[in-house]
Amino acid sequence: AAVRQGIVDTVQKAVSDPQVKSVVICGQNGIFCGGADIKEFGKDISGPPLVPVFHAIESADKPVVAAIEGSALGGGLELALFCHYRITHSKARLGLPEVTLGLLPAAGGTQRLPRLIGVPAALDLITTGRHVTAAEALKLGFVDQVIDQNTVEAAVKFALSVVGQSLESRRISTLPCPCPDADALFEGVMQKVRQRARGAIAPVTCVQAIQAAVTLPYAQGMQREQELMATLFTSAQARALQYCFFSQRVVSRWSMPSGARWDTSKPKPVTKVAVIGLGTMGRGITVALAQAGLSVVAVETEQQQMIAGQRAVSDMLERAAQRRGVSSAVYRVRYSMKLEAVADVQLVIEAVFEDMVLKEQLFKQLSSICKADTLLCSNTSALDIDHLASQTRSPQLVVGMHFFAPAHVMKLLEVVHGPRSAPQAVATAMELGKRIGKVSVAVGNCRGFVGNRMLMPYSQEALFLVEEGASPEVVDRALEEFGFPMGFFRMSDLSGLDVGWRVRKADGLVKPGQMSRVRQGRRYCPLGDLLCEQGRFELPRGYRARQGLVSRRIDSKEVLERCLYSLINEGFRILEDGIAAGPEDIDMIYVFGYGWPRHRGGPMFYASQVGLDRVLQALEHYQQLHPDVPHLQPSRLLRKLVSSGSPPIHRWKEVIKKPHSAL
Ligand SMILES: CCCCCCCC/C=C\C=C\CC(=O)SCCNC(=O)CCNC(=O)[C@H](O)C(C)(C)COP(=O)(O)OP(=O)(O)OC[C@H]1O[C@@H](n2cnc3c(N)ncnc32)[C@H](O)[C@@H]1OP(=O)(O)O
Repeated sequence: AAVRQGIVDTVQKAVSDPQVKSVVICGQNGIFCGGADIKEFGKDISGPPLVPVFHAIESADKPVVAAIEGSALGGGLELALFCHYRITHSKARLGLPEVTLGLLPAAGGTQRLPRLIGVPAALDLITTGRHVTAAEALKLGFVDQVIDQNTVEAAVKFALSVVGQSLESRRISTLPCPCPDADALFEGVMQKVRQRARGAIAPVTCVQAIQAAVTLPYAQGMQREQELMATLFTSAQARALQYCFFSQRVVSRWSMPSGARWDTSKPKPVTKVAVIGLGTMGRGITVALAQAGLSVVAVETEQQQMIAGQRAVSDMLERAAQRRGVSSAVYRVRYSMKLEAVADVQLVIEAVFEDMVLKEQLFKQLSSICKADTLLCSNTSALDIDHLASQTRSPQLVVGMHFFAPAHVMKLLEVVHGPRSAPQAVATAMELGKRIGKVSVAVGNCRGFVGNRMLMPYSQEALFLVEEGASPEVVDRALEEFGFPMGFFRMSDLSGLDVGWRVRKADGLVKPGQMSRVRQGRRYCPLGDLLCEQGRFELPRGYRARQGLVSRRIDSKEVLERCLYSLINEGFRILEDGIAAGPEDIDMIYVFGYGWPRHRGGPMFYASQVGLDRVLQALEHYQQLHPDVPHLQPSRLLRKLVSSGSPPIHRWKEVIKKPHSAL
């Protein structure tokens, strides 16, 4: 509000003062403007409206120049678009990211950008919200000059040099918005955007607003922009997306049950890292590290795997170099078939086959080969980090670094700490994650950590639903309509049915050839095991007939409630156990690692939106119907939250307070 007031007062003064011949608008401390204060959204927004003042800038009879350094995002870029000229520092980033917050650029962005750079380019920038470099902005035509020197000084010089020149062509509102074959263009774009949006409404609304720029005169287009923004501003999706924006930052401020925290634990400097194992995960991890400028030693002891792995890594790095316009020689990867090659690194990431005996042996060897202060990390997706730590001479230097495939693409990193992990080890892994562009979340050690532990009840429910009569397509359709990129069955096919089979075998659940539907005292569905054993797809219908199961019609409501609420219920148990520090950690794990639709804010935020009492009632209902399924038993924390009046999500921690932590 204070910034808005400042802009209004100063612009009015500068525009009306006859002594002032030209005006430069700049930001402070090297940043032009990051846009509106997102924290103000959802509250009463006080202070003067900006758009009339922005129009006063445009219609001024003296040149107004934006001096853009750092960032010009959202409302900040819209302000710059009202200026007559934009002078930009080469390191600046520009964009209209409102769509990522569930909104649209409603200070004229959707009406003015297409007039300036054309409809297709504006559609791309506004519907994706991507930030562009100054060079790209210049190429697209929405900045006038890119410089490397002091931007404000250059802008002042420029502003003085254009005094007295006509400003007619510089007023974007007066420009036409040509769009040949507009109907066909918008039809095609709308189809693509809907597909990509997976149920998110803001991207679709952005297209409608830009269409108004083509079909309506400027003033009416501006009005339409306001009307469309009003439909988004208070929407549940906007709330969810804004929650994600802040949660992504909250998770970087990690804490451990011991009280150790991000702001009191200093990471160790890391420049040289080793990756052990060049399977799918090891390759992606190597690429991610090398791209971030780290020196990497990649070790693979099996010759064929080494040849294939080396080729795959080189290809990926070659493509990355082409994209960046640099030589692939900038990436420093050394390959070795000997474990001794890791002797001088500061951090090792083990990414070998998911086999505890193999990993135990490897950690023992690493512990004697590496320097005493080397961090030993495991990419295991479920195995006991504490047990691995116990194989080494310095268990405090062992943490999990759980990447998600493909590791050079997926944004999530779970940093797993055990009771003996040193805060500095966690800080170092978190910092390394940040450096390689990951959203890193610190979690406690338990079977499956946070993400995979919650996936277990979800996947079991998906299978139970098929036993009871749903087809895999019905289950997947409900989940995909909810917003997941892939339903459970398509995802299992893609990641390989044998992956889960191996985990179930390790848990002693698989009994080859046996059809029994109770294992370890609880309901079990062996369908997935049968598929793997027979090396083919078992038709659920035949299976149901042999099991004497009577199939029934199952609707998408039941699919969603059973799959999602059981996953959410496990999330509450994780909070109760102190495995995750807060609901934001769980939500970011699911948004960045498991395809949970961001516009639904993550599973725990979704539960808060649905209503905790409704989630509890549904779980109680299904638990009565399926008493042999323990994961449907509502967690203590869920009950406690409901009996505390279902506080908003940012106040859950007050109810959790004392987790029953084993850490
Ligand atoms: C010119 C007039 C100004 C007011 C305009 C109002 C006009 C109203 C009309 C139009 C409405 C427009 C809608 C918008 O503008 S929506 C906002 C669009 N902007 C964004 O989405 C930018 C979001 N921020 C970022 O992308 C980054 O934070 C960036 C600015 C690039 C800086 O990145 P980095 O240096 O990595 O720092 P952090 O991301 O860690 O951020 C540092 C802390 O600042 C908080 N932050 C950042 N941006 C905002 C914001 N727009 N509103 C509120 N808070 C913001 C961020 O949360 C960090 O704080 P903390 O660590 O405490 O979480």
